Order: sequence, then structure tokens, then C-alpha cells
Amino acid sequence: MNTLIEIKKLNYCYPNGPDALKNINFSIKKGEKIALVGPNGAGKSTLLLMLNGMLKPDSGEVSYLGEPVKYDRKNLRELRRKVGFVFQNPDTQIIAPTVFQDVAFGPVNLGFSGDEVKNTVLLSLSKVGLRGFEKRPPHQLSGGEKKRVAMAGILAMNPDVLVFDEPTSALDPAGSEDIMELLDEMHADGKTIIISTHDVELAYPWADRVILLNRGSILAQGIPDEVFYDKALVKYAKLSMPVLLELYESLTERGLKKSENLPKSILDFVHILSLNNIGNYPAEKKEKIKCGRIHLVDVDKVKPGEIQKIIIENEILAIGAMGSKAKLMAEIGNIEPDFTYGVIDKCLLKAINGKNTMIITSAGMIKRVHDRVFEFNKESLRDIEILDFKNYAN
Ligand SMILES: Nc1ncnc2c1ncn2[C@@H]1O[C@H](COP(=O)(O)OP(=O)(O)OP(=O)(O)O)[C@@H](O)[C@H]1O
Repeated sequence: MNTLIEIKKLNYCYPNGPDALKNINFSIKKGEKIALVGPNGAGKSTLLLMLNGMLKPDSGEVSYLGEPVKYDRKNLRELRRKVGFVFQNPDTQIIAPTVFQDVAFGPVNLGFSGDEVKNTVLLSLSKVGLRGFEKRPPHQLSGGEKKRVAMAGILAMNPDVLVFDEPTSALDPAGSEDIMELLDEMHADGKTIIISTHDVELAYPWADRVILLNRGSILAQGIPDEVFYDKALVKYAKLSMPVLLELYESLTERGLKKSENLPKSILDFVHILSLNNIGNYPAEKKEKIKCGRIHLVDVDKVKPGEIQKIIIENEILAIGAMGSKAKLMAEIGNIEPDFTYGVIDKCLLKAINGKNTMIITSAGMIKRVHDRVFEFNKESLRDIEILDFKNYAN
């Protein structure tokens, strides 16, 4: 993997303020999903602001693709085009009287033609699930919708790296799940993503790598399993262990056999329990329970009206919509999805209980579903089947 951003020996102190960052060293590789985790005041926002040159270190270096960042106007403009930043509070970012104008701000400044601006804005709005919002005044939107407008504004500049300061702050659980799903969609589109959060439950299953920050210093960095399973470290950072790990630790102390991998989802946990012969169907029932199937619907190939027929004909008991296109399709087809985040694992969980499910999604994510189900089948010695619906005829 190529190193995109590298930070070396970085120090920063706000004028008349505390030492906000002390001797920071880390690098970000292309395609990574990184969570910067720490309690209030740890320095997360300050560090994120270094990534696209909004703050300049007092000492040390930030480099992008091997080149040290230069803090003149021209170079900063270039850098900010490649590293997009979505603020914690969308009101900081939204400036125009309509959603269209707000999202168009970047492309207009980049000198796009009228048609290019229009196409880019509409594409970005559809990526964040806000088509039809073009004429709305942003200040009349909900907090979650404003966050999406801010994201669309950044996507319109097509950056390589997306930085989100507390992407789910002030959102309800469904709004948070929607935003996290959007981040996954952007990642599937090839973007490198860095978020800050103090929500360990959110960071643990999502991130490829976690950087733990406290009082302006990096305490640890590594894969989430290692960082969050270190109780003393997590406590020192004034955070708590993700609840699945806490439960796993507690049960292994009482004799539960340890598994090869730590549980990242309820599905993983159920799998670990079943390896310990806990929660399995009794032998006589097990014989009769066949795994449910996952019906995979490609939104670009199947019409909304046809989905209802597939649901009825295949006795589908739970539906997941993965991605904004799928959610829009569900809305048009009058389908209320049961899952919109963590969809694959939730459908696998239903499948092992013998229930048929449907996942509605689009091109980029179809392979992800196949890969995850293949991996789960291999690990759990099951044969959960995927039926691909590329057109209704099959
Ligand atoms: N503009 C500023 N001027 C002076 N001090 C500041 C400024 N912004 C932040 N600080 C201080 O720098 C330190 C790091 O703040 P920062 O906002 O980066 O932390 P954070 O981890 O993002 O916190 P939170 O989770 O509460 O948003 C804190 O002690 C804070 O008081």
C-alpha cells in the first residue's frame, strides 16, 4: 500500500493555549479506514486539522505522497482538493442559501463548466442520498441531512482522502448508522477515510487501524482488536472497552474457550458460543434446520416493483439495504428495510437461524457480500447460499 500522508515529530500549541499535540508520528496508507480515538480534549480535532494544512505545526512535518506540505495559498489549495475535510458541526461548513449552491461551491471554484458543475453536484447529492434536495435552504434541514450536504460538498471535489471530525456526533442511532454506511460506500469507491471519535463501539468494528490519543500524545496505534482488548490502555485513555470484548473477556475468564479471532459483531459472538456448544439447536432439531438463503438484489438490474414479488415468492423474512442507492430503491418500492448498517452480518445471523433474507445493494458492494459470506461459510463450516438477482427472470 502507498503511504499517502506521513506525520513526523509534530508538535503544536495553540496561542495562549495548552500543548495540544506532542511528538506525533504516524502514517496513513492509501485505502485505509482509520479511527482517531480519544476522550474530550485529547487533540483529535487539532490533529485532523493538520492533515489538510488548516493548522501548521510549530515543529515537525506533515507530508503528502512523500512531499512536505507547503503552507502557501497555491499549495494549500491543491492539498485541500486531495484531502477533503468534513467538520464536526456542519453549520461551520455550509455557507450557501441552497443545497445546490452549497455543493456547487467547490466545483465552481475549481473552474468547472456550468454543465460539469451541475452533473457533479447531482452525482454527489445522489451519493449521499439527497437527490431532490437541491433547492432546499440548508438551515431548514435536520442535523443528519446537513452532515450529508457537507459530505456532498466535499465529494464534489473528488478528493482522495476524506477526513471526518466526529461524523456521528449529535445524530440519533439510525442517523449514525446511515452516516457510517455512507463512509463504507465511499471507502468501497476507493477513498481513504479518517475519522475522529470517542465512541469505541463505533470505531471497533469499523476501522482497519486505530490511533489512540490522550492529552495530545499518541498512546497506541494498531488494529482495533489489539488496541481495544488492552484493558489497562483503554482505561488509561479514559475510554471503555467495546461491550463485545468486555463480554468475551468476562466469559473466557469463566472458561469459555478462546477463539482464533476476537468478536466484532453479534454474529461473531454467536459463532464463538456455538464453538463452545452454547446456544446451539438440540441435535434432533439441528437435523431439520437448514440455513436460510441470502437473496442478493442488484439495484441497477432489478426494478423496485419486482422486489416485492421476489420477497413474497422466496418467503423473505428480513431485508437489508446497503448503500444510499439501495435505500432510495427501497423507499420507491415501499419496502421498509430491517437493516441499514452491518447488513451482511445481520443477514448471516438470520440465515443461521434458518431464515431467508434479502440484501438490496449496488455494484461496488455485491462482491463484498459474496466475500463475507464465503469467508463465514468457510470459518463456520456452513453452506449459506446466495441467490443473485441481476434481473427478475432468474
Ligand atoms: N482554538 C483553540 N484555542 C486554544 N485552545 C484550543 C483551541 N482548540 C482546542 N484547544 C485546546 O486544545 C486541546 C485539544 O483540543 P481538541 O479540540 O483538538 O480535542 P478533541 O480531542 O477534538 O476534543 P473533543 O472530543 O472534545 O472534540 C484542548 O485542551 C483544547 O482546550
